[in-house]
Amino acid sequence: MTGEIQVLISQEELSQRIKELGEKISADYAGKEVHLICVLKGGVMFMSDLSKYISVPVTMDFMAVSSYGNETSSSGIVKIVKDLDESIESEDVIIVEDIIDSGRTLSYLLQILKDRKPESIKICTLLDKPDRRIVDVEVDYVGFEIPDYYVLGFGLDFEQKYRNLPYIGKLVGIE
Ligand SMILES: O=P(O)(O)OC[C@H]1O[C@H](OP(=O)(O)OP(=O)(O)O)[C@H](O)[C@@H]1O
Ligand code: HPA
Ligand SMILES: [Mg+2]
Repeated sequence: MTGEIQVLISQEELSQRIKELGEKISADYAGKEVHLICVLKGGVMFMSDLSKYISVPVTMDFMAVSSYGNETSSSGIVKIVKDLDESIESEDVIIVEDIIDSGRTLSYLLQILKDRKPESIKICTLLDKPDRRIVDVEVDYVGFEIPDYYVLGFGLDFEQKYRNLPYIGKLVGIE
């Protein structure tokens, strides 16, 4: 990589906001249980941190869909790489994503998962890049709205690397 990484959202800002989201979810689901679905691989760090701040009983499952491969823009073709292990019928589901960009991944996922008859289904994303939206998706919980930068870290990759950075960085000098 010839570009440079600048910090866009610090570790402290992430922790603070994720705590707020967890508390909001706990209040919204009071008296219920929540079934978190992590969209791999990008959603992994966010879901693990978010779940620590949810005080109602939590179950978890994991799904992998891919539309980007090693590209920095979506191909438009979404495929299931790994399906859920368990049924979501009658569950109160929250899909946990790292970022909504074109909206293609989530609109495809929503369509598939709604057919499986959950009791309810909501979306929680750490980052939202509304300027890039191609497919409209209704998002219930958003950590941060960001401008149209290619971002990485905290689960998000550039050519599969940098997912382990504890902050969200912005890639400068790369298309
Ligand atoms: O709104 P969209 O334009 O569909 O983009 C968002 C999706 O793209 C990225 O995943 P990717 O398919 O690159 O896989 P990864 O999570 O394994 O990095 C990101 O993690 C979201 O899941
Ligand atoms: O800005 C991004 N960074 C990393 N992965 C992504 N997937 C969609 N948008 C992005
Ligand atoms: Mg992803």
